Amino acid sequence: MDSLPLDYRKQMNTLLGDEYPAFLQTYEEPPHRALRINTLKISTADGVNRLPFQLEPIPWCDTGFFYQHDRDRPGKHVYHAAGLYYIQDPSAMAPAEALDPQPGEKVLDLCAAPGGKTTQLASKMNGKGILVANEISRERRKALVENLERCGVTNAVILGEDPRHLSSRFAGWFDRILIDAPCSGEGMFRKDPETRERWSIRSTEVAADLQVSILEAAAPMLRPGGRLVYSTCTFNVRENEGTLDRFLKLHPQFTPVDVPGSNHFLPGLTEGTDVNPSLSRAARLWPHHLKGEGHFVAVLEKTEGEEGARQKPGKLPPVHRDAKNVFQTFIDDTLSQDPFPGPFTLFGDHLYQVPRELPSLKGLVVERPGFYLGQAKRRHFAPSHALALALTPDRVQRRVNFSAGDEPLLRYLQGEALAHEGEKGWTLVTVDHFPLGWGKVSGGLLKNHYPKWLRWDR
Ligand SMILES: C[S@@+](CC[C@H](N)C(=O)[O-])C[C@H]1O[C@@H](n2cnc3c(N)ncnc32)[C@H](O)[C@@H]1O
Repeated sequence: MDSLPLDYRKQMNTLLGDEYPAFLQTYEEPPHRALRINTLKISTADGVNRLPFQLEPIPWCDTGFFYQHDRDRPGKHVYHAAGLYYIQDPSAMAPAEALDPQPGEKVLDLCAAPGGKTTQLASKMNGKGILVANEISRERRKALVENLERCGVTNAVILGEDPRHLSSRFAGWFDRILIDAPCSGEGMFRKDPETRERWSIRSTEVAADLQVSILEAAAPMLRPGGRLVYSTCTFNVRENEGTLDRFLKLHPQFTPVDVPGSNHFLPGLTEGTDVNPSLSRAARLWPHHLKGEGHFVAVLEKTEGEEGARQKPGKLPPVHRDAKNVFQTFIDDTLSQDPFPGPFTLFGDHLYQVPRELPSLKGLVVERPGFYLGQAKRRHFAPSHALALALTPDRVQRRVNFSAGDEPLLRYLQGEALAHEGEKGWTLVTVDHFPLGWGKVSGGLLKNHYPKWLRWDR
């Protein structure tokens, strides 16, 4: 406890009064661990039956479950590599629940990496609609890409922009926007002691100014009638109710509404302050009131503004004939049905399926213009890991299935080629019928195409 910054302790004592000792006590306790079942891969009920962990439901997220860290290590299980679940702090599951995106909608996750909430939004959208995931940090985008691929997300576009560069491009375009804002991270102090060292009163002021500018950038992108969720993992009033109060003064067309499931949480802090009283409709997740690290969540609705969908879909450069041909040959040789209607685009020789209706991305930092299908080389097509993880075994002509405890499966994950007599060609490797990656059969061997950067240590 002594390692908590002194100014922080003073701030929390003033804020919490009688509750301060109970709050402080949580730093003496181990964090609560949880995972969220990825319904793009498996239903919640099947997941609960199949996952070999002791699971306990999280009251505010019907796909979320606590697990016992002293008993289970879901991060090291092969089902994690197959994307059956995402390991996430239980309180961090609240913002995507509050946004509640629907299949077919246009959804923006403006501060997305490493993708905990993006994968949750994607599960809710069930592969339908357009999910734009933006992350300004190039380094952090790598984890975002990896997590979206592992979870089998096919309807995401990944951008790497300063939010201010997106406002006019997507004016009035989104039905829902999530801003899981960069913050002073007070809710991370228990799990990640380094965040304590970065914290100062000044850092909370800097964070608040940045949060207002991100909200400003997001505001024009939401269609009238749309919903915006603002969340942080800090307890700081300046960065939560304070930031939103500054924003609402400038944008009266936004109204705070109740956070769904807020009976599990405490209200936003407005008493004794001069912030907009309707911010009591926001939700505070306190670690001494529930099992989680803590979060702040507010839902805002936009009543008026620029009408959406004015942007014309961007024109894509045509995919040249050679690339089309090698991809078609791959589909004919490997898949049992063609689930990819296009449209397609090439970045260098990398082929993507791009969501229809997407405005032009010209001039923006684009990490993934759509779903990455693979590399169209001169004479053949090399399918992506993303494609393997988004397929189901009934969609391919050749597959090799292992059970979770099989020894050859471990060798596959370690990058070894396996002895395998079978038809030549690209072969989907599955664990208990959930895709894990590609292998290529020839000459009695299954050559290993599990990505090098994901391989397990020997
Ligand atoms: C709280 S984290 C997001 C966590 C993520 N939503 C998840 O659930 O996995 C905030 C993110 O905002 C990003 N960020 C930092 N500065 C930013 C800025 N100026 N504009 C937009 N995002 C920024 C950070 O790189 C960080 O990835």
